[in-house]
Amino acid sequence: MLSIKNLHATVDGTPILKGINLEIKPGEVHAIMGPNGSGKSTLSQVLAGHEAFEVTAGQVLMNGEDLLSKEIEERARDGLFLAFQYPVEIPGVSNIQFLRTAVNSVRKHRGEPELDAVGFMKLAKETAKRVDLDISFLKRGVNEGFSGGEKKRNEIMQMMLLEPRLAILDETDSGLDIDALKTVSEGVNANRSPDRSFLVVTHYQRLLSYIIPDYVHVLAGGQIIKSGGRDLALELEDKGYGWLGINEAAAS
Ligand SMILES: Nc1ncnc2c1ncn2[C@@H]1O[C@H](COP(=O)(O)OP(=O)(O)OP(=O)(O)O)[C@@H](O)[C@H]1O
Repeated sequence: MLSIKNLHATVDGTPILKGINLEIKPGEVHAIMGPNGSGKSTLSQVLAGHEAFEVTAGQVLMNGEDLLSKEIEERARDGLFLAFQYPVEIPGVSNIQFLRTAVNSVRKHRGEPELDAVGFMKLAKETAKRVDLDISFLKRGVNEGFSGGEKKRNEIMQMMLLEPRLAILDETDSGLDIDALKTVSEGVNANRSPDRSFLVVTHYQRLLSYIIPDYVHVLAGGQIIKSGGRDLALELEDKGYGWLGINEAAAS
């Protein structure tokens, strides 16, 4: 599904990613943990194609194709989805309009029939219900005035509608209350399938007790310095990052 080899990336000339290697097979859920500023969001953004980051070395294949040579839109159409750490507001564009355009663009690319306004509204209402989001949010501007938790639920609703091949969730648990955390996790779990993979960036083991990962990786200083099973997340919760030779101050 995703193969990252020796990925290096800079922002404004400063190296952030310093040789990332990661293989994600279809159906797998990988969690990335690590201290603040270690490069987790940068990795998510580089995969999604954010132009602020320059890839200086390495290769990323998604479904066997060179991901890095593709435009952002192409990556999304090919099934890459990024749920942002800080979802952006798009005032003036209604959520439903935005979602329908995005979903139909993906459907068209896959050779599937586009959904008309009525059909899409029905689907969107059902999906909103699954993430406990009132249907009034469909009519509002994208994320406009949404609370932190509502934005995250909205991101998961988008993901469910877009049916990606690879979903990257960048700190989707931050700002969620306990009920929202469960709802969002259930949404993710309901979307797990043998041909869909997830890369879940989180600071907290708590999320990973709901979304059980196949692998957990520690990203520090722009490199994956340790990988393990879900027990690694428990160990990190217990011991912090110091035992891995990472400066505790940087991990706070
Ligand atoms: N646009 C940017 N301009 C300058 N520096 C940046 C930019 N984006 C990221 N960085 C720097 O890159 C480093 C890695 O940031 P990144 O957001 O990837 O870390 P993170 O591991 O996701 O951190 P956190 O856990 O705090 O969210 C940080 O030192 C950050 O300041």
